[in-house]
Amino acid sequence: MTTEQLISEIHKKKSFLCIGLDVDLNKIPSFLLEKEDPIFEFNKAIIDATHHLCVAYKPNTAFYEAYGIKGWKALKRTIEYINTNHPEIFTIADAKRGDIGNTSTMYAKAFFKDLAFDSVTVAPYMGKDSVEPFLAFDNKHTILLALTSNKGAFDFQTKEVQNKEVYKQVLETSKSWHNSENLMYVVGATKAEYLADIRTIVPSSFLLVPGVGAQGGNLQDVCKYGMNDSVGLLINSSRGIIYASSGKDFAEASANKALELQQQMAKEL
Ligand SMILES: O=C(O)c1cc(=O)[nH]c(=O)n1[C@@H]1O[C@H](COP(=O)(O)O)[C@@H](O)[C@H]1O
Repeated sequence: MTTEQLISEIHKKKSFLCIGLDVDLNKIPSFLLEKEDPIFEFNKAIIDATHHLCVAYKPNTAFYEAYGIKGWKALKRTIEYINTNHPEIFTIADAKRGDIGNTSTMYAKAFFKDLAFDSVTVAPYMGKDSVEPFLAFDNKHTILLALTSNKGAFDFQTKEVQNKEVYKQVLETSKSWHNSENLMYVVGATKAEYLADIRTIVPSSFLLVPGVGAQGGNLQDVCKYGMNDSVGLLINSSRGIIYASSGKDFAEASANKALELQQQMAKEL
């Protein structure tokens, strides 16, 4: 999907909501566990109930890998379901990969070709040659971790090296990489006060902003400091939406939570 298509979808739906499909079998309604593929059934119900309210879905691969082959199959069925029924929705494989070049190429093939995601999250730590293999794919997006939502972000990302914070060096340096127009960046919603500075370095890039909901980030602050002329934001909530209820009404409850966020977003547009 192109960035222009994503922006057009945001305006059509008045939403820049990304729903995180982080399926934990200990948290989904127990009656689903009797089904042959409970992970997929859960996702399908959530997607059917929320697709008109969001512009992106982000399965975090850890929640699938944890269940071995069954989990990976459920991930494949989920992405196929989205791509077949809602091809206008932007998909993010939250896998946080990155390795030496030839290995990164294989990761990129796994997520862009085999699974046909629109984007993948990538860690910048191994540098240019570990990220450029992902950037080589047309109309696919690499979402580089810049300033993450967790406390550990202060261990390295905000430390100064040669008088500049590491996350700023990631933003600045990555702009010079080949095909850098295919880059987006992760900035945690819990770090909204950093967004004004971040926008001076990457004024036009899309930012994936997780941390609203369960982690306590504030949507209005993120918009105030992070929104640009073409919106430039995808705000993610996972647990806050998909686990709104553990009863038979779980999908409807998730749609209500998604609607609350979508209505707040419509006001910001
Ligand atoms: O890359 C991410 O999506 C990510 C980066 C980050 O800094 N913080 C963060 O929470 N995430 C992911 O975003 C999702 C947040 O989930 P909730 O806290 O349940 O909304 C999880 O899948 C996290 O792995």
